[in-house]
Amino acid sequence: MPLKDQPLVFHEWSKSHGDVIGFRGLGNSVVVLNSEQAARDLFDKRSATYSDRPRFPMLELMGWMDAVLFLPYGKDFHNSRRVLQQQLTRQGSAVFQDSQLRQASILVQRLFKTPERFEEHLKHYATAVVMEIAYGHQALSENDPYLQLANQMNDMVAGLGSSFANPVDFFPILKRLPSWSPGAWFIRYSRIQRPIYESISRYGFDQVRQQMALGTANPSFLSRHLEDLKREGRENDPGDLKCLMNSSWVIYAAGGDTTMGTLRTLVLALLLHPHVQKKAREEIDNVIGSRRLPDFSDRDSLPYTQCVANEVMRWHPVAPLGIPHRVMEDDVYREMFIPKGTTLIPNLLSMALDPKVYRDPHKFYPERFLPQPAGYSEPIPEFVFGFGRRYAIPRFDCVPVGMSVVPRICPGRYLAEASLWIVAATLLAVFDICPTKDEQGNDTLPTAEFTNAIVSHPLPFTCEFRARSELQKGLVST
Ligand code: HEM
Repeated sequence: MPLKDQPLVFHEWSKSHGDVIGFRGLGNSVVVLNSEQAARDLFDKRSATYSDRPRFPMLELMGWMDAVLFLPYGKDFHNSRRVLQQQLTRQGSAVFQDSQLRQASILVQRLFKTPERFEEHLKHYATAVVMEIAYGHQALSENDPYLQLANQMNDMVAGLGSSFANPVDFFPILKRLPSWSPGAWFIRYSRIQRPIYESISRYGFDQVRQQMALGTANPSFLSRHLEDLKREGRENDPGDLKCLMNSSWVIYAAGGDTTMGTLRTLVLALLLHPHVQKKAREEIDNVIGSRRLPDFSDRDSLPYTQCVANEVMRWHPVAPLGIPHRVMEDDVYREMFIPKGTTLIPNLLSMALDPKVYRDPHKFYPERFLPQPAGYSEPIPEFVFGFGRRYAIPRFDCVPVGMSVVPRICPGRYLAEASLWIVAATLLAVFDICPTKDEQGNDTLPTAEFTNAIVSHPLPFTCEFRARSELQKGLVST
């Protein structure tokens, strides 16, 4: 297994070895799926056997295994998923658009004041939106305790390094090494980080419960569920409370950094492709004019802007290797034997770069999604949100295991798409995103390079946000 640049290395290997690549060694079997077809054949069509998660020894050391992201298929997973899906359906997610719109306007205000700090402002947007959704907390100041915790969380994820490829992930026995052993950095790291993680995951939950007791809680994902529990007389059920604590925390843990990475990729893509900015801006000016900012009611009238958002997600999927699945039974696919317990990694980057699906796939070309003759009618890259058939989920305790199939596909996808769209439309309406200049006055353009982590961001870069006109400045004045 490569330890660096895994998505690209697997993609290269798939050119000579085919889209399904298997590895076996030391009792572990791993299969990398490099095409959407293979991933859909297994994760969607056979989701009853392919929806488990493998063990993540490094994350076990960190104490993260109660989060639905990593829970194995079973009762706790079913209950967490049900709780999440109740409020995050396409329709349910629309409730949160007010928060997304308000935060987009705050983002613009911040960019007017300190444009050079655009990365912090994007992070503020991404974190503030998921905090408000999960806990009803409106993060306004930079010293907000929720934002501080989010920063710690992001640093913790970045510190884990390469996607699921720490030495202990391959050799779980290494968990038993004494912390002072040479090379046992992961033990030392997890010892430091675990208590931080535990306090982060509790913080919002405790705050909302206290606020509810005082009658001061804002409506949120968590408060609505806690009210439901109260109505059902289960407000002190430890299992339900634990499930809610983990599910509300996971909105912020899974939604903050992914949204932030996607927004940074948006800015990078716009900076490197001024003609795309121009074309999208013309569309926005024609449909909306310059007397107001875009809102969600404009979404269907701005098809090119939607294509820009779709192309950002395809050009560099923010979670290039998704999250691995595990097969629960022996299986055979295309005459290949896949033993029970095999870990399957969906290589989303390889799917995005598949030349059979996307013409000239390295090119940032939003038109590709438009119908012909304006574009190529290429498919929207829904795979960036992972896989698993979509089912209504009944309460787990009413349904025997094996009779309900619960999806693993990202439950936050409608929220994420809405955040990306509103930020793209708002930035395009208000700013020209331009290169910074070097001392000789020449444009300095970054290269499109990304971090090698579970959630992959562009490497730090600089750019200028130039207000298009004073008129637009007035639209968001504080
Ligand atoms: C652009 C933003 C996002 C991307 C690209 C993304 C992508 C993904 C992917 C690839 C998976 C793995 C699915 C699988 O196992 O096949 C996933 C899972 C998940 N995502 Fe997202 N996500 C994004 C934003 C969000 C947001 C805003 C939330 C907030 C609710 C969220 C919550 C989750 C959760 C809870 C899971 C675990 C699902 C499970 O294991 O059953 N994500 N996401």
